[in-house]
Amino acid sequence: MSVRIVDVREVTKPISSPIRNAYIDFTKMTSSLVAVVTDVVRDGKRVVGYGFNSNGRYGQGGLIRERFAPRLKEADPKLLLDADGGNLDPDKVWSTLMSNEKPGGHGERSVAVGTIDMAVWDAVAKIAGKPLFRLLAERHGLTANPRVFVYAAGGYYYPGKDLGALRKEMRGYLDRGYNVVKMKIGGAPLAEDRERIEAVLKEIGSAAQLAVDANGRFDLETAIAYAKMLREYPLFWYEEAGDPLDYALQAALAEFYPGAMATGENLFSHQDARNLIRYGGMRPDRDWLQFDCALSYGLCEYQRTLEVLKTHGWSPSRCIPHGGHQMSLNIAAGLGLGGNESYPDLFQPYGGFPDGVRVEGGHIVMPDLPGIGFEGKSDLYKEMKALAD
Ligand SMILES: O=C([O-])CC(=O)C(=O)O
Ligand SMILES: [Mg+2]
Repeated sequence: MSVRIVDVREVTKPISSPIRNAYIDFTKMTSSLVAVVTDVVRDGKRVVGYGFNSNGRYGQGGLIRERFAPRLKEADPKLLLDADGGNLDPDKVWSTLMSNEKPGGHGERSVAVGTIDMAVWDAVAKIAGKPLFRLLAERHGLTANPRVFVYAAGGYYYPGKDLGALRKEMRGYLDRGYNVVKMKIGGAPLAEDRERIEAVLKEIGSAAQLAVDANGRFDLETAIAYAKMLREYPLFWYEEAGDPLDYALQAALAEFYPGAMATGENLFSHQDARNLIRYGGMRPDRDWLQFDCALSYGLCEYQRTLEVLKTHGWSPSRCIPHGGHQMSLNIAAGLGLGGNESYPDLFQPYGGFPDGVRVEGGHIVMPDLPGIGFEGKSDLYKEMKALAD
């Protein structure tokens, strides 16, 4: 049997909302949805792999249409296959996508490639007839663990949102089974953020822990001022205090913040991840790494990032990716990450879990669906199918 990619389709979808973090609002946020159509038939249906980019970066239709989809469609199909020709080889597909691309400057390109890479891995696992997390565990000689830690990200600034609304939002996450919640900081003066934090801590009590996210807003002085305030509270983590590429700031901050810190969602390559580990003063015994494959050249690259981490003494269990998508859930369950983000009320239908999956004690259990499992989430699959049909 041979496998051929017969089409790569893409469409830009709105994932807009009136929320705001310390840096951007989401009123014009979009995502690229991609379908990689193969000539393989399974259970009487053509195998189509799907992918999309996570929030924070916009849809990449231009790059996908002009550069990346044509490279796949023009490639000799035999050069994209694994050793016995029975499936696509994601790394060969990746190399084809990245042909004639210079190193460095990882930006929007990494989002376009990450989106297509997600669709390719979905197709590969479907052709293999397995959930992606099981396929990944097998390939790495690991035992899959379908039970994955997830936390609820929200706590955005929102027009007219007062402390009561913030508390209500957080209570809602607890009611849905989460035991770690996250809120934004840095979009208001420090004293006001302190009030917001105290209000949330009062609401969640000992039932949950709180993480805070500054979205890279602070200069060193402000990051330190916040560190001194935040260290008075038992937080789950202090996220992205300064510019994502300012490793010296991150390193200096460790002097002022003994608790856990998190960053990495805006680093888009294994080289950038390596620089963070080399120069960012991150501590493997307590800090968290949030690289998101959907924004950073996909799972092929993420596996290289995990290798870099291993070389530097970091366990994959210190990774809790940004983005709240099922792709990272599969990586977490297959390769032993520490968990995954989720946005219970945002960026739907792209985030979240297959229908019927519930959060209990801050964890979900992955159902055994072929591929990434998108077919198990009816609102999402409806949009995907419309692209493939
Ligand atoms: O607000 C955002 O851009 C999303 C974000 O940082 C996160 O989920 O950690
Ligand atoms: Mg963040």
